[in-house]
Amino acid sequence: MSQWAIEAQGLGRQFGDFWAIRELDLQIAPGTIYGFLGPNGCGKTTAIRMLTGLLRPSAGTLSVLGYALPRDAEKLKRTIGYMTQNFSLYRDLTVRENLTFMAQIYGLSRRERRQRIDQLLRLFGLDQRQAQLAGSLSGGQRQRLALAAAIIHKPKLLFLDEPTSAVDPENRREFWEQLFDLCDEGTSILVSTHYMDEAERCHKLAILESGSKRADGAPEQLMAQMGVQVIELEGQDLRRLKQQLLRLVPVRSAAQLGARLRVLIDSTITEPLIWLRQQRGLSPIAQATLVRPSLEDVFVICTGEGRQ
Ligand SMILES: Nc1ncnc2c1ncn2[C@@H]1O[C@H](COP(=O)(O)OP(=O)(O)OP(=O)(O)O)[C@@H](O)[C@H]1O
Repeated sequence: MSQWAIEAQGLGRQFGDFWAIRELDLQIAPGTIYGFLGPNGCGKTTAIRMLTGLLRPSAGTLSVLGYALPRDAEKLKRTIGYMTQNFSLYRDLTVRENLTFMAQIYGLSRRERRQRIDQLLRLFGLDQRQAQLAGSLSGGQRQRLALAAAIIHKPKLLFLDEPTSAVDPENRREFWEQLFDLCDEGTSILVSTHYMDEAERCHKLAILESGSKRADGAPEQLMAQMGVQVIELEGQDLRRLKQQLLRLVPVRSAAQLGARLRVLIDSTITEPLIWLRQQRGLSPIAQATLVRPSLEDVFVICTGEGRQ
């Protein structure tokens, strides 16, 4: 059996003439949280649907938990959990009824069902709400219910497609605490997101754009290897300064953040602060500071979005 929870080579999916995912290679270690980071439409859901065995790949080879896909898709389905992008539970059933229904689908006995549901209701703070209709829950409660439903059968591998797009930062933080608990208990997790802070929490991630993987690795590793240095500038006329900087070849990106300009300068410039002072004809710069790179910087560099 493969040492990887997920291993893909040259994975692709075509819809008509359009490749939604192309040439995707993945090696995801068991017991880790792996992220797909990318903008809307980059192919995250398509990739996840292939990895869950729900969508047949048009190209490549794929093994998930040792099952060859698409051949063993039916066997795989019992060992994974999948929380889809949209709330997919029954709004007109209560919290407990939804969980009971899911437990029945996975064939839990009556006794197992009761124990597991009681345990999950407590774990996700829903025990006081078990008789409430799912449709009347808040966004955060709904998301916790969806996660409880996705893990009712204790899957070894959990897929979460943009799980926190409808919840506030506090609920998002709590949700991630629960993911780390699950991971600690041995569950492998693949999560898609377009939030940088969420991607930074993953052990490893792949940056996707237009159906292709642009980079992958641990967040710190991606930040260390991106080949640029980051400077923040303060000055009077930041809009003009930005345009002037973007005309300089080593400047890979310049973006305004409030009263600062965040500038990514190619690492071939070893002393970016000195280099900046040497440039003629720039609007006055009041202050320039070298700062730590962020995952957003990596994203900008990988996707070439900075020079617009
Ligand atoms: N069944 C389909 N038929 C035709 N095109 C499709 C189909 N499913 C997905 N696509 C296209 O493939 C591309 C990737 O879509 P996908 O849903 O995988 O992206 P995503 O990264 O999950 O985006 P979002 O975050 O908006 O859900 C999009 O251009 C989409 O229109």
